[in-house]
Amino acid sequence: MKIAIIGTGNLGYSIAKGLITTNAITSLYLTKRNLDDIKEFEGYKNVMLTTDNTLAVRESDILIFAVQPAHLQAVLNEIVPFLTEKHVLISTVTGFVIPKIEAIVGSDTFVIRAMPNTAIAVGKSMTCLCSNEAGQKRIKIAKAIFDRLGHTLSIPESQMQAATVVCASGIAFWMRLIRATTQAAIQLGFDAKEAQELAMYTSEGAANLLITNGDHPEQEIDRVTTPKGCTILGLNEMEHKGLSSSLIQGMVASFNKISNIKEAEL
Ligand SMILES: NC(=O)C1=CN([C@@H]2O[C@H](COP(=O)(O)OP(=O)(O)OC[C@H]3O[C@@H](n4cnc5c(N)ncnc54)[C@H](O)[C@@H]3O)[C@@H](O)[C@H]2O)C=CC1
Ligand SMILES: O=C(O)[C@@H]1CCC=N1
Repeated sequence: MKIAIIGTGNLGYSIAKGLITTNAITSLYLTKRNLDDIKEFEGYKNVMLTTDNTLAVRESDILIFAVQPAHLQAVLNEIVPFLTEKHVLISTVTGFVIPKIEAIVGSDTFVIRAMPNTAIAVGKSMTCLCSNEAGQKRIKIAKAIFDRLGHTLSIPESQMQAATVVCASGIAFWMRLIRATTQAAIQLGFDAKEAQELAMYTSEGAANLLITNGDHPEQEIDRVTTPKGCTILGLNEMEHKGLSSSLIQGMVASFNKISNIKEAEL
């Protein structure tokens, strides 16, 4: 696949890493205004670094846009004269809705929105996908790309903002939970490195139990909570302090922020 990432910042870098390490590319153009930060990709076979978005578009079939919301309109205006019927546009940009993209590139263009997360760098992204009507014909291609780099779910565009909070921001939320667990482990006597090891692999195990067994989390909790034991005591104490409630409220606050993004900010 001939892929271009337009805007190789935090997310674009992660996508590039995932694509390169899984050998998912025939060629990969990476664009950025200043190429210094992505110099590490220089020298990889079939990977090209450029500040010229139009060159990347001309030389690629799949265009992944990963610029900040305020920059997408200008970038689309810049590349639209170079679009042909071979191109599939995949936007990862938060809040920039399909009708707005179509208004620039036309409704006949294949437009897909993808909401991955930075775990795409290690092939473990949860990526939600939706498309315009034309894009339905190419959604399989997008799914194939992101399935190689983790797990995908097709959703209606109306759920894209919620998916952004749960999956994309979700990486930050889970990192904070893992960090808090690490801090507790240090307080309980482990050195910092061991504490993080315990936190990382325990959270990986918990997620894998649900993925493999398909159970509800409470079923797995029931298997751990010995009556009158230490687990239920700790769990109930966390809930008295508002663990579930603060997570839910934080995620709703993030969602409200995205929902309130004004046109001017896009
Ligand atoms: N960071 C994340 O975990 C996620 C981000 N997103 C979305 O992805 C987009 C990018 O986010 P980040 O990577 O965090 O932002 P970022 O600011 O790190 O990356 C954006 C990149 O675009 C480049 N850029 C700006 N104008 C350009 C132009 N005209 N031509 C080429 N490159 C240009 C910048 O130099 C920068 O490197 C945003 O729209 C964000 O909402 C979506 C899911 C997850
Ligand atoms: O924080 C943000 O606004 C972007 C969208 C999801 C992850 N980063």
